[in-house]
Amino acid sequence: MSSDELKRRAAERALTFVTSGMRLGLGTGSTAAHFVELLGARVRAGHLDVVGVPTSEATHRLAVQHGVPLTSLDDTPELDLTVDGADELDHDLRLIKGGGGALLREKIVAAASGRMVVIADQSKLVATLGRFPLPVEVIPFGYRSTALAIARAAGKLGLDPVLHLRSGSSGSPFRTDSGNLIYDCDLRAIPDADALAAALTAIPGVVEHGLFIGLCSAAVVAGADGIRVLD
Ligand SMILES: O=C(CO)[C@H](O)[C@H](O)COP(=O)(O)O
Repeated sequence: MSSDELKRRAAERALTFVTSGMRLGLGTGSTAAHFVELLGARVRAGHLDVVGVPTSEATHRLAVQHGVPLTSLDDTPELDLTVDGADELDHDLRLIKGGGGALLREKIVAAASGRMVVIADQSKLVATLGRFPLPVEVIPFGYRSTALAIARAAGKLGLDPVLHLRSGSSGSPFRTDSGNLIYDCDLRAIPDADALAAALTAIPGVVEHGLFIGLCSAAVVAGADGIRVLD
C-alpha cells in the first residue's frame, strides 16, 4: 500500500474524533489535506456541522474548495480539536513539524485546541526524533546571525542550518505565510528534545521551532498491518 493511501486511512480514522458542533483546527500538508477533503464530504452530506480554522493559506484554499465552513482564531479563540500531520512523532507523542513551512500557525492553532490528534503513516513513527531535519522559523532581520545562534543551541560542531528554498524555484528562499524564513537543521538525532526546544526558544530571532512537545494528545498511525491509535 502506498504511503499516500496510508495517510488517507489515518485521516479517515481521525474523523471518528469529530462530532457536530466542534470547532476544529485544520492542519497543513498532504495527510491533513486528506482529512480536509474527507471532512468536507461529511459536511456537504449534512452528516457533520463544524467550523474550522486553517493553519495555512493552502489549507484555507483547500477547505473552501471542499466546503468546510471556516472561522478564524480572532473570532473563535478556543478550539475543541486540531487534526494535523507530522514529519516525525515518537512514542511519547513528541513531534517534529513544519516540513510544509506552516509550523508557526500550526503551533498556535494546536495550542488553542483542547486536543491535538496527529495523523500519519507508519514511516513517521520513530524511536528518537531528529532523522527529519528540524525546521526553525526565523525573522528575516539578522537571519545569518540567528543561524549561528541556532547552531550553537544545537550544540553540534559543524551543524550548518540550511535555508529552506522554494520548491522548483531558482534558489530563492521560502517565505512562510507570515513572511519569515525557515532553517532546516539536520541533527540526525535529538536525544533531549526539551532542552533543545528551550534553547531555540531563547534565541531572539527565532519565531518558533518545529518541536511540538506536550501538545499532541493522540496519534492515528496507519501501517500496512492496520491502524494504531497512540494516546
Ligand atoms: O508540519 C507540516 C506542515 O508544516 C506537515 O504536517 C508535515 O510536513 C507532514 O506533511 P505530510 O502530511 O505532507 O507528510
